[in-house]
Amino acid sequence: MHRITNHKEIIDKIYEEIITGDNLGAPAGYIPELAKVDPNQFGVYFMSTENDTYGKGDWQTKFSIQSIMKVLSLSLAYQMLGDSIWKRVGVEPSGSAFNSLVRLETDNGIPRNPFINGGALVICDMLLSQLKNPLFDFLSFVREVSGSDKVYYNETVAQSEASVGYRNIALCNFIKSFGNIDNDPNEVLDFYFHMCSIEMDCQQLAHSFEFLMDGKFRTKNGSSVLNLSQSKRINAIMQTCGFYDESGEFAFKVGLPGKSGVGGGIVAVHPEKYCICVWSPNLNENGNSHRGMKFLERFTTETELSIF
Ligand SMILES: NC(=O)CC[C@H](N)C(=O)O
Repeated sequence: MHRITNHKEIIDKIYEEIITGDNLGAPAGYIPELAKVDPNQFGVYFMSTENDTYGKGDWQTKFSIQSIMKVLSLSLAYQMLGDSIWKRVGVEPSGSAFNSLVRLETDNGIPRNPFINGGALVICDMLLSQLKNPLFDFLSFVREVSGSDKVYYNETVAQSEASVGYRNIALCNFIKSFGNIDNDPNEVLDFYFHMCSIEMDCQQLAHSFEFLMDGKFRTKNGSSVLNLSQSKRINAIMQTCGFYDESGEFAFKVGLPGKSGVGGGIVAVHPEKYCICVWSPNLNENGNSHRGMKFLERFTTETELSIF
């Protein structure tokens, strides 16, 4: 197996190039709390199945993981409910923005995939019906997979998003009108906004994707999170839908399954090899981190390690 031995040099080199270059885009402006984040922060954390780890820049600064949580919520729903979840959410790229409503009407309220907001709201609804104490139980799951107890919701960010959450409110109610939301939409939305508000640093976030990188991963209590076929499927959905309308571009330029969030974080996984988290708050027009995308493109080019 091709092992990266010079990852530190490669990360140092690309990091310097990118931090001294342009910083185009802007932090997510539609969530007031996120618009306040210093856009010059830039962190990277790398970990491999060989236990090589390396952090660079602001890798220990916590940020809002936003949509990256959708991978974790999907994984928990998949663990609890198995393949029945695919009756209520599809696995096709949507070809539209993450918060788009357009296809839902013709698709009868079945969101195209679990990573667009509509699909993530349906997954939240499933979890709300399954978990005894949804907020507490979901956070426990995130702590378990990340191996860190120091993971929290950010109440201010959750309230900030709720105060301007018109689109998500519309999406949730629209899906409910088709019968694909069981619970009270207000409860589903409150859960969703809290999940998006979770804060982690690059290291915690990379570790929380370890179960998708390493088939032998076990939590502290010795259990696996998903079986191999299930992890493979989550990676497949990340590959095709992880970057919304830029998923094709990400596959083309970076060539890894991954997931972005409007907090500026991106996690990418090379199954059985490595996992990398990058964070830089300025977003491009598709809502993906400008510097993060650039960094990963250069990283898979220099290391010659993409899945293709
Ligand atoms: N792409 C994202 O990270 C979007 C998450 C954000 N909380 C929203 O629902 O709009």
